[in-house]
Amino acid sequence: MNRHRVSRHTMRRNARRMRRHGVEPIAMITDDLDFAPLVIVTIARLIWRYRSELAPLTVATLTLLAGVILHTAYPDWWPIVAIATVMLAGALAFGGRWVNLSRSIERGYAAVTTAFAGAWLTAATIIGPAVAPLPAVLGIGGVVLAVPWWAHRRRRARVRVERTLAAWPDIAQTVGLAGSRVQSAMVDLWGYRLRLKLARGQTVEDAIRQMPALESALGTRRGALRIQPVPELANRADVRVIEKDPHADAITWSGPAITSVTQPVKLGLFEDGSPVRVLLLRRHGLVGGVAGAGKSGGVNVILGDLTACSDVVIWGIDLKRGMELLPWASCLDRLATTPQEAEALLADAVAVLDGRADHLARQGLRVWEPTPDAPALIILIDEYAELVEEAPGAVRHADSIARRGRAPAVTIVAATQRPSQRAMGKGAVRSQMDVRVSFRVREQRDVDLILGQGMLKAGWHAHRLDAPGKFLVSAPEHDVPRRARTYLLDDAGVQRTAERHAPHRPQLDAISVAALEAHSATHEALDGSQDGADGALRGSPRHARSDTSEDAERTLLSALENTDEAGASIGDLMRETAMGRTWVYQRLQDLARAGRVTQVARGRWRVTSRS
Ligand SMILES: Nc1ncnc2c1ncn2[C@@H]1O[C@H](COP(=O)(O)OP(=O)(O)OP(=O)(O)O)[C@@H](O)[C@H]1O
Repeated sequence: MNRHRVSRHTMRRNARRMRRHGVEPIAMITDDLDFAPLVIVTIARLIWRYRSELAPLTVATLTLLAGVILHTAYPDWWPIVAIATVMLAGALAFGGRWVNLSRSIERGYAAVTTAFAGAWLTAATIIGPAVAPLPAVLGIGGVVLAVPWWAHRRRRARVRVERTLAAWPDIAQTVGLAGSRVQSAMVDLWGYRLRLKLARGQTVEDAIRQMPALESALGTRRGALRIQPVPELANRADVRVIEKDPHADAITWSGPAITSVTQPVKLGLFEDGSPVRVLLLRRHGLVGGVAGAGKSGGVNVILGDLTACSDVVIWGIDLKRGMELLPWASCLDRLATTPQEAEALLADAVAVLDGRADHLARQGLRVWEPTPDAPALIILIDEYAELVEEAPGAVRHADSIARRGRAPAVTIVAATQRPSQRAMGKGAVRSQMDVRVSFRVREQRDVDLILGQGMLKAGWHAHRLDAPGKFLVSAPEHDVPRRARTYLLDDAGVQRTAERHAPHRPQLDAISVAALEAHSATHEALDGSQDGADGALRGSPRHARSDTSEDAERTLLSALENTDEAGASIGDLMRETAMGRTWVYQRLQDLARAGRVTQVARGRWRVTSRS
């Protein structure tokens, strides 16, 4: 006997050890009575663990017990039981919101269950719970009512969350986040979320790196986890488990959400159902992603909103013979489908930009405020890479617009499959893009190409997007990676929308038209051997001044980034930014102090090389 005797302390220690290794200890039933408490404890623990699943049985047992007591001791109380039942069921049906029953189906279920239990109890009080058919009614009714309870998704999620919370120390240990704690947990419509307090020295990036391991430890499906930083605190992370993909079905576009370009366009919905709103006014945009990932769909949604605005003129460039933008032709003020047209269109856009910049300078204004009489100009370029390949001359104009177009509200929205340096041309276009929308990309490194340096590491996993139309958006108002899906605007929808919006499209304003006329007059007066690109260059020295010091600063940085090993001279930088020597010199000193630029030789500068 003594050979089998294990001290309670040892047993507890063994059980703890087994649990740490993921093994739930099973009670070994022997003739040793000392094990009896362990069996009881284990059963009690199982009952506690599965209390949610066992709730229908608990309720049925309590109802039966109440029936026995009422029938034996207070058989005259049945009217009270009946009235209380009606009142309680009514209160749950109509006021269930107050006890966290947010959906009508849940309130209905609570009311029906209460009515059933109350009616049974009333009958049991009168005739006795053991008298037929009451036992059978309780059994069958209980099982029928238990089914929706067991199947209820949010209840199951809540249970899973509770178990996750209990198991978190082990899970954290396993996935390399030992010492982290769950601060709060919440069940929502699509799954649940946890706020993690990371252990000293752990970062959100550590948690993001462990995502696949965490998915496995939590027992979720692959790709169900989202981890986001909490902006205010570096040692917190929001972990979201998506059990039911809110984007599983396409979300139909329900019509334009805006009437002015000063309002943010509505691209689609985030996973929590909130709309994705992005302001395009005085911002350039880049839309990227592999073929078939939903870029054109995204562009359609943008056009659906923009064409409803009477204070923006839209020009389009589509070198795929107009395949994407032709359906919108009636709403576009201009559409270029050949390289020559594209180059001329962009040269004209530069002329408009210059004309507006001049006007702003004369009036002492800082920015162009769009109105129906003085609309913003947005140029949509579908497949930017083709423009670079087929109309290299046009890229210089695009560059110029990207650098100087914000203040005069002449901006570019470019879509491309892979915005590599080659595809985006040598210039500054990509670095000037303030709004980045990334649909699925094939390779991880493409994430940084579309969304910006370091974004992949920061958790912007566009390569994990798993259906067309799903995207990540980076913009001044969107600085955390949240999955979203664009609305779906099908071909018929595009046609209907274009027809509806076409009659209300605005014209370019008088200032822009005058600038265009002056541009084409100069162009014609010059030798025909000079092309449109030269025309734009001719206009530039007079207007090249960056419209704000902020713009000039961006231009300065991108010029420093795009220079070769030999660096850019002060003269180059003055020409690029159209700012004075003192300004350039002072900015370089500031940037050098911040460690962002280096002097590579006397008077020659470039950005500090990145490792
Ligand atoms: N938001 C969405 N919801 C559901 N399905 C979508 C959505 N966006 C796109 N799709 C589907 O994906 C298909 C491809 O989309 P789309 O043509 O926009 O891709 P793309 O990236 O522009 O491809 P390409 O570069 O070849 O034109 C569409 O035919 C459509 O059926």
